[in-house]
Amino acid sequence: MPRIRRVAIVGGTRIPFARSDGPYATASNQEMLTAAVNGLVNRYALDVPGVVGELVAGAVLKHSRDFNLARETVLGSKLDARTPAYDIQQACGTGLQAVIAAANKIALGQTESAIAGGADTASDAPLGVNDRLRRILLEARRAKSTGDRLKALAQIRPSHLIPEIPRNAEPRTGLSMGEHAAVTARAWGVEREAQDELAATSHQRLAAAYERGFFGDLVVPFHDLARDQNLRPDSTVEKLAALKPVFGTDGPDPTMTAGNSTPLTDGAAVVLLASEEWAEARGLEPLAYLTAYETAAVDFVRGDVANGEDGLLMAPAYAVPRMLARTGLGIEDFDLFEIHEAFASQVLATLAAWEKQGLAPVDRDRLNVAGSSLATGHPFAATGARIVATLAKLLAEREGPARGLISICAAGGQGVTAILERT
Ligand SMILES: CC(=O)SCCNC(=O)CCNC(=O)[C@H](O)C(C)(C)COP(=O)(O)OP(=O)(O)OC[C@H]1O[C@@H](n2cnc3c(N)ncnc32)[C@H](O)[C@@H]1OP(=O)(O)O
Repeated sequence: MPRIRRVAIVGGTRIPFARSDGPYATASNQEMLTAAVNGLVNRYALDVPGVVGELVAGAVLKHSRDFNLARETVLGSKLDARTPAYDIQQACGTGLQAVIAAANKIALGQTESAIAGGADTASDAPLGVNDRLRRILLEARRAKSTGDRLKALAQIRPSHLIPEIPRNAEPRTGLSMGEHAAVTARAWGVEREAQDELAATSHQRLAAAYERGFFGDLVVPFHDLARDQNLRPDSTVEKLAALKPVFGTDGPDPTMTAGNSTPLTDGAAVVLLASEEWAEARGLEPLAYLTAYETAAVDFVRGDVANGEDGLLMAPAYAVPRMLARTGLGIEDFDLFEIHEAFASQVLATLAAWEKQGLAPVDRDRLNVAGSSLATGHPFAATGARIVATLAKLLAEREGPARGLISICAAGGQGVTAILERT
């Protein structure tokens, strides 16, 4: 068996995230991912044949033309065209799962370096063709004569022309992510004030991080944007308290608003991972090391959803305790925490679930200290790479050894978590 090697996070880049149907409305996943990859290539001089082992990336909302988005991105980027690439998809966990897949190969000595991440655009979402129309068109394409082709096409009815628009909803329940989160919020008794406070803090901390130049080397401008468009430095609890509820409005006292939920977002983010030897040979000091990861899933269709245990976005409540048990670590062993903010209520329910399982409370001063998805926005597949790059740099800024925990919930009832360390 090969010796397991330490996997270094060398750096990350992303384009500023934009609200959907805004400045990136005409940009494709491929263009955005290419811009993020080129940001890394420029920064670390990666336009040298053989220097990058492979690109692992994904998108949740993907056109059929992007059947291998990662490989097409390589071919359109400054990377050597001989760089292999493949796609990966685990909903909002995609970016982190791409990092994990790349890390596994480096750890096993199967490659020396890799780029991992993702892109998503709700502006350029793929529209599906009605199933009946698709079958008729395929039948017409297979027809051997013009007569047969016309006969096939004659079956088309006006109702077949209605496109299938992707919904931000779970196929098995028909509920949107927000509606699912509202059920969980109610089950855990998560209050509106606490959600608005978390959202305001996210905006204030992201603004402060931009202000002190933290994102200077992490964010590369794209389409005239230099920072996340969703960021509202003036977000206060008072302003957020004035917004009307948008999810869970069919029950009493709904608490979730546009301000304490992530907006639909376009963007891309990538991370450069490598063996220690690779980094050292190039004089690059790793920001941090990826030392553990875990995934979990909940049965949000038949499980204990009403009591909150198996809520759609609650899988990290299982993944994190498992990861801690496996590594022999406790919450108190971490300097920083990064919990993806799909919704403020889901962060608060996750924290409550960890405590219910006997984990120590997370110190809020160590949580999402440079802001998170409520402020940056959340282009589904890009979020994991954004978080890895942010946490790695935050750890690198600290004096001495430091450890950080990442927790990401994903559609489909899944959770992807990881530990980064600086020694
Ligand atoms: C695993 C996962 O990650 S699951 C998560 C996946 N992501 C999602 O499901 C996305 C969920 N989000 C959504 O569907 C939409 O963004 C919604 C429904 C929440 C809101 O959509 P919209 O109504 O279009 O939001 P919009 O941006 O217009 O905001 C509504 C109002 O709130 C205001 N607002 C929003 N955020 C803030 C803020 N931080 N501070 C102050 N006001 C705010 C807006 O200015 C707007 O005010 P106006 O009506 O006076 O213009």
